[in-house]
Amino acid sequence: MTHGQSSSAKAAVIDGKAVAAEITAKVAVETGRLIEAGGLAPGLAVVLVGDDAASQVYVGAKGRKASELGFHSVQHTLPLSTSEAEVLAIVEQLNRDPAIHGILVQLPLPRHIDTSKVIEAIDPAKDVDGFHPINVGRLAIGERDRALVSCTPAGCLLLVKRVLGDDLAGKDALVIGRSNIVGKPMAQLLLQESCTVTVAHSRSRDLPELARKADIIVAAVGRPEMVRGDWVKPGAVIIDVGMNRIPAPERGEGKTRLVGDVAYDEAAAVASAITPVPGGVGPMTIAMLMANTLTAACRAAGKPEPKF
Ligand SMILES: NC(=O)C1=CN([C@@H]2O[C@H](COP(=O)(O)OP(=O)(O)OC[C@H]3O[C@@H](n4cnc5c(N)ncnc54)[C@H](OP(=O)(O)O)[C@@H]3O)[C@@H](O)[C@H]2O)C=CC1
Ligand SMILES: Nc1nc(=O)c2c([nH]1)NC[C@@H]1CN(c3ccc(C(=O)N[C@@H](CCC(=O)O)C(=O)O)cc3)C=[N+]21
Repeated sequence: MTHGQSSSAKAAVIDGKAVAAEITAKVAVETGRLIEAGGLAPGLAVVLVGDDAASQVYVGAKGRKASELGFHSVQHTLPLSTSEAEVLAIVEQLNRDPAIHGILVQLPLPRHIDTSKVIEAIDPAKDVDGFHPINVGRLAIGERDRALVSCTPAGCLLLVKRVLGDDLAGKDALVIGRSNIVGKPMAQLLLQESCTVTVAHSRSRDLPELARKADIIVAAVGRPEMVRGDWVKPGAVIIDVGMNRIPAPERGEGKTRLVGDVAYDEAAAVASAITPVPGGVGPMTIAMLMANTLTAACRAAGKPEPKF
């Protein structure tokens, strides 16, 4: 048994790290194909404002993965004091740079910078986060093929399909959380797959009861172990997006550990399949970022794009 779950766990563990490795292997092959066909190596620019330690770790991981895949990879690390105008100027410079196909501005931005303004300054064709209103809109009107889709929900959908197959029509899906980066695009993707989608949030009534009806639960809340075992319908598929660092005194003074939004052991005793934290959704987010960057590079070169 992996990840040290209790022996009562019946659910299959959805190995996001392994699926992410398959995706990135495919990205590497298709990158070679694009270059052979005369296209440029996919170029990814990551912009980080401020010195948040967690953000630095993620940004570093993204840059390493991009280089590993033979992408052109650049990083702009700017001090916390950077003005909105300076960030916008960098975005505009990257928009014009033909070697750059993907621009990711790490969120959250410092409070003195208007996040919407920065996102809307990114060329939608280079918006590999899928946060620009044009991409959000294309997803919402069912033109996923012309959009770039938010990485975390796109990765969650692939994990669900690994378990349930490609046809999700008629499944009852519950998305807990309605953020623009996870909850809402997740709901749109599942709706596009003909699921019956419920979106819950902090004002929802009787969340446990909503959860008990769901064949698929995607938890994207940011509350450690909120989803309990007795909220889960037997056989449900659970995708845990949450990343919460909590105190772990059992590991020693001042130590912490990472947990999701789902009480893993309890839920795994009831569900048919569940993602662990870490090793579930997180690695898929980075893999889908690489896939989106390749997609953007293929479109820029006028070459066919691989399906993920
Ligand atoms: N693994 C990965 O790749 C990623 C992981 N994450 C993680 O996923 C989690 C969610 O991220 P994100 O969407 O950005 O978070 P946000 O804080 O933007 O959104 C949280 C959502 O949860 C809802 N919520 C809060 N409390 C409750 C409650 N008690 N019951 C029901 N709903 C509730 C909020 O409702 P309301 O709208 O009413 O306030 C909100 O819609 C975080 O732990 C984050 O770290 C995020 C991105 C990527
Ligand atoms: N513009 C923008 N785009 C993002 O996609 C974006 C962002 N801003 N801001 C922050 C969130 C968070 N996020 C994660 C990516 C990878 C892991 C990941 O790889 N996690 C590992 C382990 C992490 C650990 O051990 O600390 C795992 O779950 O196994 C987690 C979280 C992307 N985000």
